[in-house]
Amino acid sequence: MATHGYDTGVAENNVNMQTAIARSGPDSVAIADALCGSGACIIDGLFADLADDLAAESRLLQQRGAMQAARVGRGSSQQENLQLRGDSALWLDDPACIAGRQLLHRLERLAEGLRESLRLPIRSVEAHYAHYPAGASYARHRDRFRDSGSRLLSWVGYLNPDWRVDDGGQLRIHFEDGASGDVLPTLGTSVCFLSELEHEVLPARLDRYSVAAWFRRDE
Ligand SMILES: O=C(O)CCC(=O)C(=O)O
Ligand SMILES: [Fe+2]
Repeated sequence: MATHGYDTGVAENNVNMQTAIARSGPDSVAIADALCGSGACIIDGLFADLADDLAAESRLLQQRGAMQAARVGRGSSQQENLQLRGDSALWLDDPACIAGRQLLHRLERLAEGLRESLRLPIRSVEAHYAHYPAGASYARHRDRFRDSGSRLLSWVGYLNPDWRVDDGGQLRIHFEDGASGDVLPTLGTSVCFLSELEHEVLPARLDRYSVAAWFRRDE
């Protein structure tokens, strides 16, 4: 049916439509409810009290050279591939990560709540700091590897004060219905989504810092 040049507010075809991602408070029941809709939600207030310390620690560790170029794939198929992903990372169980390990404990408590409220067999959490230099990106991908379903949920917390839309660096999540949603990597924002959803990191004008975590089941 023709729309005669006015905007009905309803897209006839969802392909490439941008959609707002659901928001949730930090408790696991609210997060589970929000995830049951589209499979992704922005979580308010989960790590506001730790955000400044995490932002400072990630920059310090990056300046000290503690982060390693991230890899694509697993085992023998792992390789550095700057075109696919340009970030460097440090796992939070490293003794150098003081604020990082506090966040890891908080995410482990959240995992217990989500195991109950989502009835998912979450067994463990792994998390790393990530640094994307200006211009770096991460091409469209899924966090659940083809040969293993061990990553159930992905979570990313952002560590960039005063970030603006024209600085770029959005996380773009692609939903099953063809719509997509963007998240700006602003300090204190965090997002959780099903690891099977495709997503990408758009290039940024500035250095971009984050913590990425995965809620896993046993392999
Ligand atoms: O930093 C982000 O927004 C997402 C990072 C990501 O997709 C990943 O590390 O797998
Ligand atoms: Fe990812």
